[in-house]
Amino acid sequence: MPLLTRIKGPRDLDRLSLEQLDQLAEEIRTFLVDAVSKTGGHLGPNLGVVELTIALHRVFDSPKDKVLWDTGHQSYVHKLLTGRQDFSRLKMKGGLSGYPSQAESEHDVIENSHASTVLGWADGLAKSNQVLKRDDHHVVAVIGDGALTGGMAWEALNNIADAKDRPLVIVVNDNERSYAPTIGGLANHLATLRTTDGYERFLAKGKDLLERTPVVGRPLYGTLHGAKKGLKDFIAPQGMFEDLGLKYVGPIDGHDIEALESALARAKRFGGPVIVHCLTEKGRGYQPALQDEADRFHGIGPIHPDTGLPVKVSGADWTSVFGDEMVRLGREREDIVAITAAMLQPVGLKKFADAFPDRIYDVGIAEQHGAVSAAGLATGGVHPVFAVYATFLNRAFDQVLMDVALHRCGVTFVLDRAGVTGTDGASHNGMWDMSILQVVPGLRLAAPRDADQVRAQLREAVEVDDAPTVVRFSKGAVGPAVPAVGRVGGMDVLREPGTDTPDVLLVSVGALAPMCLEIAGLLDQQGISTTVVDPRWVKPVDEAMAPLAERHRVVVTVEDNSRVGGVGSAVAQALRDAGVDVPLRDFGIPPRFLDHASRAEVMAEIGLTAPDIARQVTGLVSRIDGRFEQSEVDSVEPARD
Ligand SMILES: Cc1ncc(C[n+]2csc(CCOP(=O)(O)OP(=O)(O)O)c2C)c(N)n1
Ligand SMILES: CC(=O)[C@@H](O)[C@H](O)COP(=O)(O)O
Ligand SMILES: [Mg+2]
Repeated sequence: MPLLTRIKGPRDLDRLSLEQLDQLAEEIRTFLVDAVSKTGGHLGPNLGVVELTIALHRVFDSPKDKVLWDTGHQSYVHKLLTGRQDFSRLKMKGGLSGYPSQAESEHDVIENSHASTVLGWADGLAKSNQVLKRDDHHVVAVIGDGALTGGMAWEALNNIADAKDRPLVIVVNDNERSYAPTIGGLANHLATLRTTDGYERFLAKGKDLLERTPVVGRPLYGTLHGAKKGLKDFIAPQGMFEDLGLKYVGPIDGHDIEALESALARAKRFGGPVIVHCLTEKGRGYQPALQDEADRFHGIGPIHPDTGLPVKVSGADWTSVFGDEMVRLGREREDIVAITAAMLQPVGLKKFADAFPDRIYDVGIAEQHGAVSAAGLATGGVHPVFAVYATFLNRAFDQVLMDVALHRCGVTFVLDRAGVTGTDGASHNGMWDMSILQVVPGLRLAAPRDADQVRAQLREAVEVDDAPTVVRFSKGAVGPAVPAVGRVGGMDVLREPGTDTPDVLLVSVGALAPMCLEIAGLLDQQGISTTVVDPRWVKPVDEAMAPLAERHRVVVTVEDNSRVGGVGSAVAQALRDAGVDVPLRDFGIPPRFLDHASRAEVMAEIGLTAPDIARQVTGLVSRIDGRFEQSEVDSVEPARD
């Protein structure tokens, strides 16, 4: 990589000729395929923005100028050009984040990987430049055609378009896809713009021709130019952006560095809000990605670089268990429909969509709209199942509360990637749902512990037609079946204590059941008897919980969710309300943002492991009755891998 390795910062690009820039683009693509095939990551999106990123960093002067990315999954090239070329531990503990990271570089601003926020950031930064009179500072926001389907993008555009004198460059990275082809009226409009030759080019040719036409030429040009709006819409419908009052430049070939630089330089000089519409190709330059109809290698695990085939084939995962059961349910009940927010495949609804093409709705990256539309669907007499990553439901909280729950709508939300996900960093962990949803009146929340419970609890959820229901499960391979050995109220007993006077009631939430059984085994070694119970439905707290707790000396809850306001808090409140005064310790995720690392590394770091919890519970029991010296407490053996 003779050129790439010489790029230590954006200004090193300035001395390269156009030919060298094309060579650099080639080197970057080779680097991306080689590096990301080893680690996994967002290969497709980054292959599509190589030339765009080079041109951006040649025209703008980061970090003085702010280059912003929406979701940021396509910022690998940006990282390569801003001094970060060690991708050997991409998305791994201690390695580069898969998204921009302020801790990594002064060139990075937005770290959250939640879509459609970049224009809001840009609006604020542009305003700050105006307030502080930083006339030589520029803001350029890159937003994908998928992210542009999110409502927040339009809230921002409404504000941005209102300030004609506030410089702000918006680059629409239009590759016609989110994961799958981007949906909706906006996508259709972008397609119109894509297929229309640039109005400016047409006008330039027309003007030249008319000015050379004797007598009638000039007056005719004046008339036509005066009818600019009509002419424009006839020649090149700029439509919505221009109707909003935004200057539109494009469409530009997003792989032609010279054309990109020219358009970006014009936009930089414009002195107001301007949109540069760039046409790019997701997965460009790598056949296995280009041939991937599902999502052009949007996000991949390690692959064989020559074939693009996965290095290891993953077994049954939580997502496919859900997806298969949805198809069975769809056959049994014609009133069941499904909703996805631009993630049909990742949330497991592809099979349902193939089987019932008229009962699937892809709303774009628009979770808030998805939730409200679901309220409408339920009110209209069908039962919507909205499958979405747990972290992305955060932004639809108000809609769940005020549209779905307030109106007692039978909507089922299936939250995939609940709990610690790890490698996608802080904003992707599904660690808030069992806290924020606790306050929604009437909402019922289930946390299945294995595949059988996913199927059972999904079926129970879709039977509820007068309140929102939630079924949440983890990312990745589904764990082993965990059979119940008894039942108390609506709760499954997973392990009897082996005595009539048990010490600990261990409340096991969802996928942590195998770990909770391991904790009980470790406590056994300390002579501490434990009942392990799985509530199945964690909201509302089962009425049998308080009486069951009263028969124990300590209650312990373990959940893959924030400790603040989670299941542990809810159980504690239920015991207080029932006047059951048994000491309770709640284990969960601490209320802080978690740096990227594997799930296992994060769980170990936050102490959500069997030995850590067993040690603390042993200490708790010992303090209650002074049964153990502290040294014995410390002797709890760490779990064997
Ligand atoms: C609120 C939210 N919902 C869903 C996602 C998952 N997601 C990540 S990238 C992506 C597609 C983005 O498409 P686009 O903006 O066109 O970028 P491209 O990958 O095409 O470059 C989606 C749906 C997200 N990051 N944030
Ligand atoms: C950027 C984004 O939000 C998604 O692409 C996300 O990275 C996918 O995560 P999974 O790999 O868990 O599907
Ligand atoms: Mg796109």
